[in-house]
Amino acid sequence: MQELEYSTATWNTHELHPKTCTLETAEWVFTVDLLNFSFWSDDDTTDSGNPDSAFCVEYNGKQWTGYWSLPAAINRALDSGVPITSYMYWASDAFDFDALKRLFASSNKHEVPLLRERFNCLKEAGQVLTQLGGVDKLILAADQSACSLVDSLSTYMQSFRDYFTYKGRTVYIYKRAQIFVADLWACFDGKSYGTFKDIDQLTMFADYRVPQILRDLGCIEYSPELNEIIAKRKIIKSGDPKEIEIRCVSIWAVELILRSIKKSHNHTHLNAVLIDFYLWDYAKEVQKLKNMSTSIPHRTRSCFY
Ligand SMILES: Nc1nc2c(c(CN[C@H]3C=C[C@H](O)[C@@H]3O)cn2[C@@H]2O[C@H](COP(=O)(O)O)[C@@H](O)[C@H]2O)c(=O)[nH]1
Repeated sequence: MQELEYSTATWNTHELHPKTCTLETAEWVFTVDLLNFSFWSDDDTTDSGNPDSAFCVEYNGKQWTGYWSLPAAINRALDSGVPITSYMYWASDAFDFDALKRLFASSNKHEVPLLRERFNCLKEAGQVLTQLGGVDKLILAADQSACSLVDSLSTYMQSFRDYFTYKGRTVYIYKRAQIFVADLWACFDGKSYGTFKDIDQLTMFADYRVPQILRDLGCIEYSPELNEIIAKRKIIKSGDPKEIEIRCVSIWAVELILRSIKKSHNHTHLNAVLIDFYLWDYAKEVQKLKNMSTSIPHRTRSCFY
């Protein structure tokens, strides 16, 4: 496996990520992270991510699955002249459910999961951003504070309200709100729309891929009961205490990894965001390797929810 290292400069090197740093780029990042959830397929029983077992978008002569199907679908729409990153388009009558279905046209029989939820996210954001005046106004109003921007997103848009009640307490996870701020920071390399004085306050983004690799690496472990639930591929519903525990334990594990690295190395620029990006890319490398090799044991379990 190639040596993986991560810095903000790495973000733009991904083939599907924007290479310019303009307002349109910030709108692109917002659109991606508004829809950046749930790409796994129940048919993909070995979690291969292969184009024949999950929703897949063909773009630039390649088949993209998982998260990458999203930037591929957005870039494909933009190339064909559909203004899919424009909040004014989302708010217009021209943008209806069929328009989104066309945007997420699959190259196989698997449909993109939760299409109606994605449509609702875009419609809500279209209305809110029409009132606010656009993504740039939302970013600039945060006055270079990552935490303020996360707060604004969840205040203005229900789709970013990623918090739950756990044993009588409200647990704020804010995965997509934080990943939007982090993607802006990385994409703009800490400048322009990506300038955040408190970026180190962000946590890792509690999705379903990083907890999986943390478990694979032995950083977290599950109870025998939870192991059995996952081994049997039973669905853990959003908000279930088991899901909250997995997500929060993953957040804490990355914090402990960060503290440990900072104690043993003089990493001044390191934060939970960079560790998260590294772990996520590493998890996708491992997934790719497992697909290419029969000798590597399938230690990676199915996604947990
Ligand atoms: N914690 C965390 N979660 C992340 C990402 C990313 C993509 N980030 C890219 C941008 C810069 C980085 O270098 C990465 O290359 C997607 N996801 C989440 O994963 C899930 C999709 O997984 P799969 O079905 O296997 O593709 C889905 O919930 C999605 O929201 C991340 O970075 N961190």
